[in-house]
Amino acid sequence: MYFVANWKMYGNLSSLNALDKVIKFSKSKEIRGGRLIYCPPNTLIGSFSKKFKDCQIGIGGQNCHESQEYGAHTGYVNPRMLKNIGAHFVIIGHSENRKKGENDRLINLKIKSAIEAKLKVIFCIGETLSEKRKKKTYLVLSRQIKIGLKNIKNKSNIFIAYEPVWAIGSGLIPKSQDLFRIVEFIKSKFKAKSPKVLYGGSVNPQNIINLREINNINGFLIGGASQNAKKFIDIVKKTYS
Ligand SMILES: O=C(CO)COP(=O)(O)O
Repeated sequence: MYFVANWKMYGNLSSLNALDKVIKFSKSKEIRGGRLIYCPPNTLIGSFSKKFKDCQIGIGGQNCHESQEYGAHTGYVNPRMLKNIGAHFVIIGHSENRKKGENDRLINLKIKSAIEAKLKVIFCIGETLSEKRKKKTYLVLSRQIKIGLKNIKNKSNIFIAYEPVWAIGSGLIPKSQDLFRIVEFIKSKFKAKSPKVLYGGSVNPQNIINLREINNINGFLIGGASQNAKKFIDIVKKTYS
């Protein structure tokens, strides 16, 4: 199981201290089969990379530019730059960026570029509340997958993160039965080997007890709760207890 911490626009150098607990946990037996991945803001990727140098914790960026090259793109970093500073993963297509205008075609270019740079991609998809109410969830997910992964032959480095927009930061999670079906549906979109599918949206140490029962999920993408080392560790422990 994968446990991905998406720190969003939080954290500074003093946040590094709290990671000692997580490092210790990652080296203990309690980690079981859990794979931990931290996606801090770009300002902290280098420091996280140093901090994690003797352990198995992965590091990722939260977004990247679609180009492989250096260029006049104020405020952006490309996948090679992320790789160069120590990232192994990158989140692409997060709804917080889709809301700001990233469309499926741009997301497709970003994914291609990240794969070329040999990063693993955590590709986020999910419907909004209004799409859910109009019963368009499956339609939206199909479109996001179809355009987002267009012309990408080798999908072995792609994880899909199903993050219903209405579940992010709201305390709400989908009904177990719905979530199981949606994950099956996502996996069915892939002919050869199906990708790992993560769930994200309000995952916390309480609701993980229900989420862990959904046996086709391969892990979790965790926002708010992941900023607290104890809560993050608790989520992993409770997944296996
Ligand atoms: O957006 C998310 C992770 O990418 C989920 O955030 P929360 O866990 O804070 O709901």
